[in-house]
Amino acid sequence: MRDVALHTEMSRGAPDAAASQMVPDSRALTTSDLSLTIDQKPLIRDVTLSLSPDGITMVMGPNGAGKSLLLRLIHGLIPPSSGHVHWGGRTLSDDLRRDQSMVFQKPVVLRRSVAANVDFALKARGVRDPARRDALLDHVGLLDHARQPARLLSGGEQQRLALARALATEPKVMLMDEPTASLDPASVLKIEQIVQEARAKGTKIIFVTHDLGQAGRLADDVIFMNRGRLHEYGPADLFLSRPETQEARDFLQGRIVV
Ligand SMILES: Nc1ncnc2c1ncn2[C@@H]1O[C@H](COP(=O)(O)OP(=O)(O)OP(=O)(O)O)[C@@H](O)[C@H]1O
Repeated sequence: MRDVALHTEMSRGAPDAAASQMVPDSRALTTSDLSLTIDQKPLIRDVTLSLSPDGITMVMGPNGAGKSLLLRLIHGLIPPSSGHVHWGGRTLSDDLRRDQSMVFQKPVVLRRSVAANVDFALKARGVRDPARRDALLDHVGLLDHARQPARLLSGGEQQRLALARALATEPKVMLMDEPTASLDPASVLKIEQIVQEARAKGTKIIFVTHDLGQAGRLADDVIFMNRGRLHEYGPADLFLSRPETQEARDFLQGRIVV
């Protein structure tokens, strides 16, 4: 692996509480030498990571860095060309995937009512529970819209519905690919609040963002990708204030990253 800067107690000298999150944990989500090549183009290259089972990990990097592909590989949506994803020491399987859910930049909603969208997610788990559905809708601030066709919701509301559906499965890991990219600040804050609440309940969040302010508000740790490679992984405060690689410094200062 080239150029990976792990912000650790050793690399920084002084002990740091956040650095303890980097210690491998038997419940950790790990990738080992994860690579993806399509049409002979290496898109993800030898990514080795050990993510704490708690907290919010933000994935950052310039356009085309491989952030979305990394998320899809971790979720098992695409198979790697080589390397592995393990979770709690076990190889990612359909069974483990059931404990993960994914939220995309463009919310996925079904052509039915808001309530029926959540019912559908519950039913996929063999659950029929209108009270739980209503509690989920209330949690994301959509209970008043329950009977409305989901397609008529605003973009921010649709994303909150997507979150309610993702949360309906009580995931241990929630993967979020730029879920607030096209939303206004008020909608962004509502979604961030829901994400923080999920984190507080113990859901591991892996969240792709381009927004440095959002990383500052949410991230416990940050993965920085560039050109398919992992360049840095470490506590958010250290990454945001003192990145170790030139690429990350350029990215954080708004310069073009090459
Ligand atoms: N199915 C595919 N076939 C070929 N190339 C692909 C495929 N999917 C993604 N890529 C390429 O892989 C690279 C990484 O894509 P990815 O979507 O992961 O980037 P990203 O970091 O999420 O970018 P952005 O911030 O623009 O969303 C890009 O150059 C993209 O064009």
